[in-house]
Amino acid sequence: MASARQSVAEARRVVVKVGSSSLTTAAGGLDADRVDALVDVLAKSRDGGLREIVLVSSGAIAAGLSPLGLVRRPKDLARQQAAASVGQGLLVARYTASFARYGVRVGQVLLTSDDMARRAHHRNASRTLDQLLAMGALPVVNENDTVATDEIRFGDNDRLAALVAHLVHADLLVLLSDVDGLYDGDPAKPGTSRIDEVRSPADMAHVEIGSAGKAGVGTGGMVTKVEAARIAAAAGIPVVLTSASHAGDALAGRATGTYFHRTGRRSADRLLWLQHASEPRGALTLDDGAVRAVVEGRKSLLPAGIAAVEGEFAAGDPVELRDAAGRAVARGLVNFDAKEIPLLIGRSTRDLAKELGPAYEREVVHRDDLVLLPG
Ligand SMILES: Nc1ncnc2c1ncn2[C@@H]1O[C@H](COP(=O)(O)OP(=O)(O)O)[C@@H](O)[C@H]1O
Ligand SMILES: N[C@@H](CCC(=O)OP(=O)(O)O)C(=O)O
Repeated sequence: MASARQSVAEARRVVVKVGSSSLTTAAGGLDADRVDALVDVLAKSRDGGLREIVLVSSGAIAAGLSPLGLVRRPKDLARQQAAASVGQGLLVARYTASFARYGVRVGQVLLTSDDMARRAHHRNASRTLDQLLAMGALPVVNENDTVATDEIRFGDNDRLAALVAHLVHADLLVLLSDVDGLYDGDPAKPGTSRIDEVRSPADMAHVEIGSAGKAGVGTGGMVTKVEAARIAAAAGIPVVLTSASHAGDALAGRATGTYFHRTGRRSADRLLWLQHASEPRGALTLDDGAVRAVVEGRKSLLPAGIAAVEGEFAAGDPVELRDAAGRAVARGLVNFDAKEIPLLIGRSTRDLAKELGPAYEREVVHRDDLVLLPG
């Protein structure tokens, strides 16, 4: 344990995620004192810039509720987005003022799940974050709630934080909530205890996860935090899960909260999103030869190998690739709209190019945009 926590203390680039429940008052609205308390800890932890911090902060919707006369978090997307629009401005204004006490500039970065997948967006997001850090600024990231649709929404910031940690090559992910770690059962119930360390998913086999917190402003509850920890750990990034009030201890490497050991190594950048955080928008069924080419040969999927298509998707969306038995074998970003695929099914790219033009001489899913699913 000592060496794991030692590596926490020494982590140079850290992504810290804070949930709505840690930033709001019981009556609703932003709690300036709690924001300041968090900022105090983060500013000190930067150690004069020796440590780089990216903050993934929820709270936009919660912060927008009372200014819009809403007494609780709305269920419909449109009012959530309106609240996020009002609240995000207030949230970033609050962080800007609070970090200014330490002479630290903040930069707002709003991301959608699409930005994690599309090559150019991914590259730009990564470059902007790197540049902000290089210039000594502290990026404050949130989901771009106002443009995200129900289908492509992360909805919770836990998984977004795991993907951002991967994007910026973080040494550590710290997830802050209103509970001081992962418990073996819903901490609201008596007799449950905190788990100090998780070395592999097997260590969580006995864990019971209850509903989201009492504050009622968070979204994901523990389920999404555990999922985020699993994604980051599998991508080679250790995770500490604790409460905002223990953030200082956690960042200093003291034994608090739950420590998730890394379980895997860093993998190809964008594809982490495809595997863990995307909802496929449709499915392509492959013939046996295409399954072999994609799975064993690591080849691109060509039109000739497609047997069937379902779902409504646009070029660039994530789709599932299935074998003839309906088993999902891979996920990929598709290069055609769903309505174009029936024209292509079973045809060679050469024929298609001759008949429909050179734009059709391309893979349906390029191998660089493909991730295989565990069999
Ligand atoms: N096994 C568990 N261990 C820890 N917390 C749990 C567990 N099961 C349910 N929870 C609840 O999850 C809540 C945290 O989720 P949430 O309210 O979404 O937080 P945030 O806004 O910080 O993202 C805790 O307040 C806790 O009540
Ligand atoms: N983007 C949303 C985050 C949603 C949310 O509440 O997340 P969380 O509190 O982390 O469970 C917001 O800023 O309100």
